[in-house]
Amino acid sequence: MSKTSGEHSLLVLENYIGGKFVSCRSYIDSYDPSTGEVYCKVPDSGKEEVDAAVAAAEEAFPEWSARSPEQRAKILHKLADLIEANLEEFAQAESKDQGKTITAARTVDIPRAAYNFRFFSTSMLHHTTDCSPMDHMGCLNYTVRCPVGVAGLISPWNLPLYLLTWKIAPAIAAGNTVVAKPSEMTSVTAWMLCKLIQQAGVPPGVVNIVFGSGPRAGDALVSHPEVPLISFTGSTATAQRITERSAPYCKKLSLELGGKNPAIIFADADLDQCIETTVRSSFLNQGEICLCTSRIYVERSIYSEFLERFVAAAKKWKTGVPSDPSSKNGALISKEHLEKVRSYIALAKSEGGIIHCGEGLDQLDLPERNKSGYFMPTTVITGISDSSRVMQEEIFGPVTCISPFDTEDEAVARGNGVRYGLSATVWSKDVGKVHRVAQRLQAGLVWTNCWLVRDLNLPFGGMKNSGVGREGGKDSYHFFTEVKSITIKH
Ligand SMILES: NC(=O)c1ccc[n+]([C@@H]2O[C@H](COP(=O)([O-])OP(=O)(O)OC[C@H]3O[C@@H](n4cnc5c(N)ncnc54)[C@H](O)[C@@H]3O)[C@@H](O)[C@H]2O)c1
Ligand SMILES: N/C(=C\C=C\C=O)C(=O)O
Repeated sequence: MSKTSGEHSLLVLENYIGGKFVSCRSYIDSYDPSTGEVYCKVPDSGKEEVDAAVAAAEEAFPEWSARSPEQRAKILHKLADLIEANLEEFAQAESKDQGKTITAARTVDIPRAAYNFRFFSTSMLHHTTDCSPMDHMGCLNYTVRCPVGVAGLISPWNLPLYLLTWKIAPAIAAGNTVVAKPSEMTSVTAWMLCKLIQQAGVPPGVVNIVFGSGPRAGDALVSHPEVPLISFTGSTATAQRITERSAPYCKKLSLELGGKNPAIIFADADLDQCIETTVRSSFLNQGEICLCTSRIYVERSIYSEFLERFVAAAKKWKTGVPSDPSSKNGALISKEHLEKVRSYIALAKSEGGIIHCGEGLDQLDLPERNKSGYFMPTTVITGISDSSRVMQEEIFGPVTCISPFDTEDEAVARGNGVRYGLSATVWSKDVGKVHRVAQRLQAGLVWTNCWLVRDLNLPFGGMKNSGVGREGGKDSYHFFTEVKSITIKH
């Protein structure tokens, strides 16, 4: 396995197929978002590589699926241990590859990757199936659940190892074998994981990782006839394409997509806690989390106080070099993405919006070598109509909009007034109001008086354009298995 290309001393990744590292004919440049420099070469895999990976996964399936859940769990716990033992190396790599802060990588991304393996291997031991006796017919009916076969897994760039392992762990714990394709922009920790997969004793072919672009490697995977199931996390536009391409094969799909998540803040909220958490929910990971708050509706009687305190706190949310432990935000993923995010600020200004903080790189005190990095300060906008594209479309950057409301009905209607329905937060000390509003919001996840508290037992997924299907706990078990009804006449 080559680690660096001698010529340019770049990191060169290889596919992991059938338990072996395999080089590719061509490669894609991958950038360090904090400097804008190419530092890594990612295989530009296509149909040939995907076909080889699917063949390896098919070959490994009979033996892996025949093992007991306990036997599989033992190996996955070992893998979790290995990730934890190498946490710092993984965190450094994730931060460099993605642009996120080292603190986020150390405290969120990599611990969660380890936990995904621990949680799903354990939870698979506890699921039961249904039994329905029909004594009057002399029959006993029951269900069994079987792994589906080769699972195709496609993940995005914002939480690279966190979301890749959120798919690999339940898929293989349930007895499937997998072909996974991480984002071509953030492939390094997936490649590092392959080494640990070998060390943990995961048999060859159970996990295959093929690197490459969406239109080549991703498309070859979703349109492969021998891959009956696709778990995808990414944008709504890509999900629509995947749905079309997989339709001829009637594949089982789970689609976790974008969001335009509202926070609804009532006058009786604990403002100290609310402002601290809502700044975090708006800006964590540069706002590049599908669950980030991007529309904040505040009850009019506290609007001015909220705005003033929120803007002051947002200005303190430091954007800086990812390796600096005092940085709260690092760099955005790419130049194109930075330009896209900035275009929404320009649009807001052209529509008469007020930009309270966030304009201009001049506000950031960056070292010379980071001046070409994709940094953007935290941005707060007011005075924008709900019908504006700024309030309707997912920006996926450190940008949030604030607007006042007068009544509970109005807040719910405006919260629901977008095509997305992933998550929402509600802030109030009135328990009745919190329940009422949470139940009326069109979102797959509602947090009240908190944000991003994750219980992996619960269903995770979105309504409307935010997705199809649910994963997590029992839902992951159901998604990664097929149910069969059996009738015994006695
Ligand atoms: N709901 C969630 O859980 C969740 C989590 C994280 C990110 N997201 C969403 O993901 C988006 C950001 O991620 P992104 O830009 O990487 O998304 P994306 O849709 O561009 O890419 C996601 C993955 O799909 C692959 N892909 C692209 N085109 C493909 C094709 N034609 N066929 C098969 N695969 C293809 C990419 O290579 C990548 O691996 C945002 O919209 C964000 O909200 C959602
Ligand atoms: N799938 C999860 C988070 C997705 C975040 C998107 O950016 C999770 O926490 O399980």
